[in-house]
Amino acid sequence: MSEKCNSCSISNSCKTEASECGVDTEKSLFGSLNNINNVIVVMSGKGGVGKSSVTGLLASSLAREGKKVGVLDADITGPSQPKAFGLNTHKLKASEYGIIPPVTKSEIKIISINFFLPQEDDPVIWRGPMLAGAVNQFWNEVDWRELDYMIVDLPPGTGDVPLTVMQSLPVSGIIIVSSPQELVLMVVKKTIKMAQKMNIPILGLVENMRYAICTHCDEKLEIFGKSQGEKIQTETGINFLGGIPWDVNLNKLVDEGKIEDYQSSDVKSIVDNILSKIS
Ligand SMILES: Nc1ncnc2c1ncn2[C@@H]1O[C@H](COP(=O)(O)OP(=O)(O)OP(=O)(O)O)[C@@H](O)[C@H]1O
Repeated sequence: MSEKCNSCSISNSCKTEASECGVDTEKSLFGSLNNINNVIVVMSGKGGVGKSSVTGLLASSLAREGKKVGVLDADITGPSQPKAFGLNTHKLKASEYGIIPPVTKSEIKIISINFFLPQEDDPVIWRGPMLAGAVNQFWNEVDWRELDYMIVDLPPGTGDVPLTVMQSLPVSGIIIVSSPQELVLMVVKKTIKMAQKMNIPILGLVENMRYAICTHCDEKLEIFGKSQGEKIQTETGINFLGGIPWDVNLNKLVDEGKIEDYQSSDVKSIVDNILSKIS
């Protein structure tokens, strides 16, 4: 490992020779052209509720409306944005203004730990401070330039990375993603309390997998349990932004790296609700 690597948060796992690394440029100008207007954080109290998919859908929908959008994949130990957007083989480059984020077909700029790893299936086995360091590097040292919206995909829960993001980034608001399950209200309340302690506004709740659509008759089936969105709104006072059904087409597009191709009136309505709260 070269001395140049000392300040890099991924130096422990990186196998790139320092001389070949695009990230070893003089750092004084890194991020100096960045102008990011709104930072929206997507959180979930528990894993697997579709937080990363919702992040990708919101980013795609905003880009479709002509907004300049970035996605910061802060889920360092379980990154999924590169795969959802079909960028998993991208090799990073840097300029004097920072690490150049890969761009999707609808011009969304994305940064994720997976772009730094020799193999996309290499695990990131780091303690909290290292994870926080990577998130700060994504914010400070990426050449994002002008963005209308930066969507941050957090890991589930209320651990080190959510804390770092809320303390270090100028967060405009938080979107909480849940799914219709019994435990969800208790878990959502934990997330709400964390946001309140950090004095960050909660834009509202998105209920993913609200129901499934029968592929034969289009009937709405509550296979994941009774929908909780309205109940959470009544009990906690946070806005229910809307629900997204479980849709086999979405699952397929995520697997194929084509999340940008998924369009639905539900997602559009959620984005309209969000925009009405921050613009
Ligand atoms: N509404 C949906 N319809 C169909 N499949 C979905 C939907 N939402 C999410 N999925 C699928 O569920 C899986 C998990 O989703 P996702 O990775 O977005 O969850 P997550 O909450 O971010 O997970 P983690 O806690 O691991 O970060 C993915 O395969 C995704 O394609």
